[in-house]
Amino acid sequence: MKPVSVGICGLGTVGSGTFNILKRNAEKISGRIGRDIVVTQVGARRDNPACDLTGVDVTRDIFDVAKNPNVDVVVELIGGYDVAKELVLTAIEHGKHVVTANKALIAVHGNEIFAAAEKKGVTVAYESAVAGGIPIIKAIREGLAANDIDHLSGIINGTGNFILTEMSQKGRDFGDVLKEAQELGYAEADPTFDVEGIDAAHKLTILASIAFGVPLQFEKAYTEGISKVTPQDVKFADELGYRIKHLGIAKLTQDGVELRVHPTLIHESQLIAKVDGVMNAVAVHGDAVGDTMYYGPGAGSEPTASAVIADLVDLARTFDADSNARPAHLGFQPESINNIGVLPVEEIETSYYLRMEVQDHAGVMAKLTQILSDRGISIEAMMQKEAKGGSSNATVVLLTHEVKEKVMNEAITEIEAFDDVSGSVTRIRAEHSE
Ligand SMILES: NC(=O)c1ccc[n+]([C@@H]2O[C@H](COP(=O)([O-])OP(=O)(O)OC[C@H]3O[C@@H](n4cnc5c(N)ncnc54)[C@H](O)[C@@H]3O)[C@@H](O)[C@H]2O)c1
Ligand SMILES: N[C@@H](CCO)C(=O)O
Ligand code: NA
Repeated sequence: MKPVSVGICGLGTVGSGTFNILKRNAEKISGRIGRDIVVTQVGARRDNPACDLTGVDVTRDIFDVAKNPNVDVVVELIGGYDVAKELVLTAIEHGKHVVTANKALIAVHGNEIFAAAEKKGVTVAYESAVAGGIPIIKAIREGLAANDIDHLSGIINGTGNFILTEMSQKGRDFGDVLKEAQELGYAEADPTFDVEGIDAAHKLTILASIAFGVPLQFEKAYTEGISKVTPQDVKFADELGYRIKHLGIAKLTQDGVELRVHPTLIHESQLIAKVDGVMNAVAVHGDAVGDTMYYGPGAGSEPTASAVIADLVDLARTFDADSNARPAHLGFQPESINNIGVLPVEEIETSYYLRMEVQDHAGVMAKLTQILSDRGISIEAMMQKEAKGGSSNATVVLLTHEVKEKVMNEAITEIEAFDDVSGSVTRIRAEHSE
């Protein structure tokens, strides 16, 4: 069979990994498909010393690749929104399939890009965009196709999990660990995307769409980063038997879709609490299958390239078939996607960890518990730490049962107005069941 001809745009961390694995494992890959996958052209601003480009047509203009009549599939690995969007739409216009690792592009412009691809009868594949090397798109879209999926949650940013793990296990400094994640090729070009949860929200948006059959609605996702998680909270959570993880949570409720990324306390007995370093994990619940969990490296050159090539293999296998032979872009046929809205964060229901500084005298605790019980908020655990050196201050840590966020907001406002509480209340959401 005729080889499938690939053009790679961007030869950085993921691009170089893709190029090198395609070369190294060429025989294994064609043995699986029954045809070769050949890199015909590379579009890169500069050569990458990690890649031997002998015999490959190299261009400095990535749009040459998108228009090259000898290229069947364009692999977009430049990142970013604008140029990447133009590149992908140009490739589609020229009748080419596209493989991309760009979750920002898919989460923000996916509805438009998929519509253009469907009109042209080509496919835009994006397995590498979510949870790196874990085949999570394939698992949900194909492996769980029988199910009514109602919730999923996961650690879906490798950089953030690497930072939290190194901070909590080795007491390392935030900035120092972030620098290492950048050197290892885990971080986004702008690492605030990792640290502030934007990257995880991009991925969660995509997962919620393919799991629930709803449109991509990134702009409505609630996003909170890890930069304000303090070593003190990590330690107190640990004493209560919890780990703090940066979790993406999506739920399909009767009132709408929950779509939120924030630091979350997870009981140490839960599997997801044990996912450390650059590893990612996604838990998905389906009505037929029950609870499932997918684990693997969430970032890095070859783990991500592994997923890029999985998409190339899928395309090569169905290359001569009608586009209906491939799964629908968002897992459901466009006419079966339900326009269900995203719930404001005030409407979500969850448990909370609260930490506050109080005057250590009689009646303070009674008042705090009264403020909570007035709103039907019950307390699961409570801890009081006396300040050292004879100060009259103490730190109080509370873990509550589930309550609506807007009710908790009112309780916190009242607690902060109470004279015996100094400063603001630190609040971290907690999950009991995930
Ligand atoms: N690094 C990871 O672990 C990882 C994992 C999953 C997804 N991704 C995604 O993969 C994509 C690439 O990430 P990366 O880590 O390889 O980034 P990178 O910065 O290492 O590589 C991007 C490359 O593209 C090149 N480039 C950018 N604009 C260009 C242009 N207009 N013309 C020619 N070359 C251009 C850059 O020079 C660079 O070499 C991003 O969308 C990222 O979000 C990365
Ligand atoms: N910067 C991303 C890359 C993988 O998508 C992460 O750290 O998870
Ligand atoms: Na993946």
